Amino acid sequence: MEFDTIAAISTPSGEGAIAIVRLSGPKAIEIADKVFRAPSGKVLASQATHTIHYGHLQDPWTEEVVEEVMVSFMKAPKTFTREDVIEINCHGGIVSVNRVLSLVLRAGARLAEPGEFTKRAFLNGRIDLSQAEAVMDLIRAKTDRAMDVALGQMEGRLSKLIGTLRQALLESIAQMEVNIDYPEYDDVEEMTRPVMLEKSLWVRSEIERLLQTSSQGKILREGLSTVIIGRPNVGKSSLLNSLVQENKAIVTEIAGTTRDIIEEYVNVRGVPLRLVDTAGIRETEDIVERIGVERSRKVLKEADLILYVLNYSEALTAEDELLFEAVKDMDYIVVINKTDLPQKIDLGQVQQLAGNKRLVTTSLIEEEGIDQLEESIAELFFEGELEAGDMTYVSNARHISLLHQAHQTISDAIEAAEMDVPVDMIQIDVTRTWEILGEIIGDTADDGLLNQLFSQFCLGK
Ligand SMILES: Nc1nc2c(c(=O)[nH]1)N(C=O)[C@@H](CNc1ccc(C(=O)N[C@@H](CCC(=O)O)C(=O)O)cc1)CN2
Ligand SMILES: Nc1nc2c(ncn2[C@@H]2O[C@H](COP(=O)(O)OP(=O)(O)OP(=O)(O)O)[C@@H](O)[C@H]2O)c(=O)[nH]1
Ligand SMILES: [Mg+2]
Repeated sequence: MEFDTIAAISTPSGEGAIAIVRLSGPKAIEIADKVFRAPSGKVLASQATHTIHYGHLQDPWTEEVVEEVMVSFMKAPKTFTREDVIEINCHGGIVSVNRVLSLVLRAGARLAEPGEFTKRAFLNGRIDLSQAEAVMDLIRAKTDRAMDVALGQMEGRLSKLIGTLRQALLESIAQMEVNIDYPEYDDVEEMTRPVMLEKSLWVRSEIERLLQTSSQGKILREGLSTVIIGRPNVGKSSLLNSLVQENKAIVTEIAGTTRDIIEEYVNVRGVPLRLVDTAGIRETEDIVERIGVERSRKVLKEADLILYVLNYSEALTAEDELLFEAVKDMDYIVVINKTDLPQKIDLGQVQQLAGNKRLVTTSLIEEEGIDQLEESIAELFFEGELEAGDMTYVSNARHISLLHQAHQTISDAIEAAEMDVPVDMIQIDVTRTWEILGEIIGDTADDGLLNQLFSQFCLGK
């Protein structure tokens, strides 16, 4: 496909050592040669591809020297976009990089839209849609694991699996086609159903396996919503501060210190947590605190993990028991804090209320027990599959929704086959499944979807 030539700043805005202005398109080299002067006097068009050149940028109209640069020169098709690509490495000042961009725009390039370079890599067939989406996940990854998942997807792991599933569906569609075209052969009909059923059952089980990884995938990308709860003054804010290793939340001896929720991202042994400190949940007259308590109840409902803090040096109260009741169906870890003080809590009673949940004792003041808590969090979420490096993770809301749809249509096909519905009816569901899976990799994606997806990208990517 032939497009116009686009340009954008591909490095973050702000001061840095070096910044890059990238150009892609049929006129990239011509535009670069309009403004670039090498000491040798050679034009880029005469150079070997994939080489880098020192020189200056000169405004061709005023002949003023604009910048001192290194220019990378990459001829299509072995480039990021599969088009001719020029990368101008300039000094990383805000003025400098904007001057370079404005110069190439005046020389004939168009300002790229967000994600347009990656969109071209997709439209020119270098990557498929799920790989393009992985490029964005990679940039946004907040942990090593999230980055590994994105990298795997970028290398086409998910695409390959989807491709295999679609191939199986295609084979059974072909078989049904023969059946529809030659209805007079009964033996074809006899063969069609078992073949179709076997393949469909396999496709469905693979879709189920992918969907199972999706909740883990979401956690990897967004962080596990982890809510710290407990009565006032037990040490909730102190716990947040210990886990983020910074004094983010205010800690005082006054009960009711935290009035509203406080959010922090932390990485606990590879588990990304979106840690939420709450106002202690309790009945209160104070209007500000009451709003805080209401919000606490709300975040509690949406939590993936709860850290329930108790005071080692106080007996359990009716409020504590109510909290145990409120979280009984959720994943939680009991943190018994202030072990440096004399014991007043009945540990047997806690054990009974907590059932099979994990218990950890800490003294946040003495910095004790935090290791064990981190260990428990990691164990809870990396038990089993998450450790396996070669799993195909699905972490994208769009993919998850399409997989659910595909699961539905293939189940319809299986049910129909088992009920002796005519083959041409079954074929409709199988074909629909094939199409839905195609949307994941962008094989059957429309313009509106593409524009919406790529517009979420960073400018210059
Ligand atoms: N300077 C710079 N650094 C960068 C990028 C870039 O565009 N520019 N990238 C931007 O994200 C990433 C690297 N990703 C890239 C992915 C593919 C190709 C590419 O040219 N692929 C061709 C040829 C491969 C080959 O030489 O064998 C291809 O797949 O056909 C280039 C960069 C990270 N670092
Ligand atoms: N002795 C002792 N004191 C602690 C420990 N952890 C926290 N504290 C103290 O307990 C008090 C309350 O701590 P916070 O972290 O503010 O408690 P909180 O649960 O956030 O309290 P609210 O926001 O008021 O609900 C502070 O004075 C802390 O220094 C501990 O392990 N041992
Ligand atoms: Mg607090």
